Amino acid sequence: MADTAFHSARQRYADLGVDVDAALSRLAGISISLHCWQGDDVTGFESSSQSLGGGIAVTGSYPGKARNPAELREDLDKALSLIPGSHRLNLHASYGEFGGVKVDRDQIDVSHFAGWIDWARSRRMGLDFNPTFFSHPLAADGFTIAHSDDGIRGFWVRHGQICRKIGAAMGAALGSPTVTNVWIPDGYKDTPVDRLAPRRRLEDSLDRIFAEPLSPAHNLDAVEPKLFGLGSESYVVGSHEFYLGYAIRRGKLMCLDAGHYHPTETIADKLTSVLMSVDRVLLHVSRGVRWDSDHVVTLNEELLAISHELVRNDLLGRVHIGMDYFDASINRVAAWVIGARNVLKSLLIALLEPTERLRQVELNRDLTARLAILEECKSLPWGAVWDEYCRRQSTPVGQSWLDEVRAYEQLVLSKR
Ligand SMILES: C[C@H](O)[C@H](O)[C@@H](O)C(=O)CO
Ligand SMILES: [Mn+2]
Repeated sequence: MADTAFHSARQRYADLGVDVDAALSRLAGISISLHCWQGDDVTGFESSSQSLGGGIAVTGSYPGKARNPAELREDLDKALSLIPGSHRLNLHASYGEFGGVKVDRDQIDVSHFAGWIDWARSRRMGLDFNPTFFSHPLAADGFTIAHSDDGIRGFWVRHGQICRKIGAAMGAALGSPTVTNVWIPDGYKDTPVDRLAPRRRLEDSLDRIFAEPLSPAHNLDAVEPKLFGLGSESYVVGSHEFYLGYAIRRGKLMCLDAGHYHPTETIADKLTSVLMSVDRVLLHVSRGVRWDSDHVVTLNEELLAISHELVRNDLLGRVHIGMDYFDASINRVAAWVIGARNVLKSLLIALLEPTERLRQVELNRDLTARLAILEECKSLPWGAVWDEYCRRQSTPVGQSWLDEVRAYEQLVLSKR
C-alpha cells in the first residue's frame, strides 16, 4: 500500500506537469549491468590465480569475499534481491569455471561459462562479457595486444577473438545481446619515444579480434579508453582519441568509464558529443577519488549529471549502463547494492524532472528561471517516490536493506 508521503509527492510532481507513475514504469525498464568483479576483488577463478595486474588496484581486506563461482552467485543473488528492477551481470573471462584445471586464456570456450548462463537464464537475466587482458604472465610487462612481440600479441588476439564468440554464445542462449568490452592496460610508466607504433599495432590487433562477423542480436563490441593507469602514467596506447576514432570508423560501441578522464572532466558532457558519431555507448559508472580509484558510486553531482543527460536527451535506448568499481574495505554485497541503488535513484530523479518546462525557459533565454528551477528541483520529494518504487518492486525500503546484508554476513560471509 502506497503511503501518504508518496501520495503527496505524486501530487506535487503532478502540479509541475510530471507523471510519477510513467516515470516509475520507465525506471522499471532500465537494466544495470552488475560487475562480477566487485564480489571478489577482481580475483577470478583461474587455477593459477595471479595477483591483480594491469594498473588497477583493490584496497581493503573486509572478510567474506567470494572464493568460487557458487559463492559469487550466492552473493549476487543477495545483492539483486535488494536492488529494485531487473538487471544484468557483467562477467570477466577470468571468472569461467575451469574445474581446477589450468586453461590458458587462448583456450577458454563457452563451456566454461555454462554455469553462469544457466544461472542467468533461470533468473531471466542477460550477461555482458569482457576478455581479461591483465593478471597474467604474458601481460606482466604492461603490454598485450599492442605488444611489439608478435607471439605475445598473437596470444592476446586469440583471447579477444575467443571472448567475442563466448559473448555471442551467451547472447544467443539468453535472447539478449551481450556487450563484450575490450579494455587493455597497455602503456608506459615513462615518456615513450614512439607513440605511434603501439597504436598501429593496437588497431591491427583490434581488426583481427573483430574480423569475424557476429550478429548484433547476440554480441555488441565495445572498446574502453583510459587516460592513465598505475604504471602507465605517461602513455596509454588506447587513449580516448584513439578509441573514439576507432569506434566511429569501425562501428563499435564506445565505453565511457567515469574514472578514466582528467578529474575535472565528466563523462556526462561527453555523451551527446560521442553519440553524434557512434550508435551506442557503454557506460562504466564509477567514482574516481583523486585518481581512477574505483570507489563505490555515490549519489553525487557527477552521477546526477550522467542520468540527466541520458533522460533529457532520450538516450536510454542507446546507452548500456554498467558499473565498474571495486572496494574491499566494506561489505562487498553492500558495495553492489549501494552503487546500483544510487544509479537507479539518479535515474529516477532525472525522470521526475520537469524537463519540458526547463527546456522552454532556456529557449526563451530566461537563464535566471533555468537556474532557479534547477535548484528548486533538488528539494522535490523524490525520496518518497523512490520508497514507493522499492515497495512496488518488493525490495527493502530505505536503509532496511542493510539489515538484510548484516544478517547475510552473520549467516554466510562470516563462515568463509
Ligand atoms: C575490471 C575492468 O575490466 C576494468 O575495471 C576496466 O573496465 C577499467 O576500467 C580499467 O581501469
Ligand atoms: Mn571500466
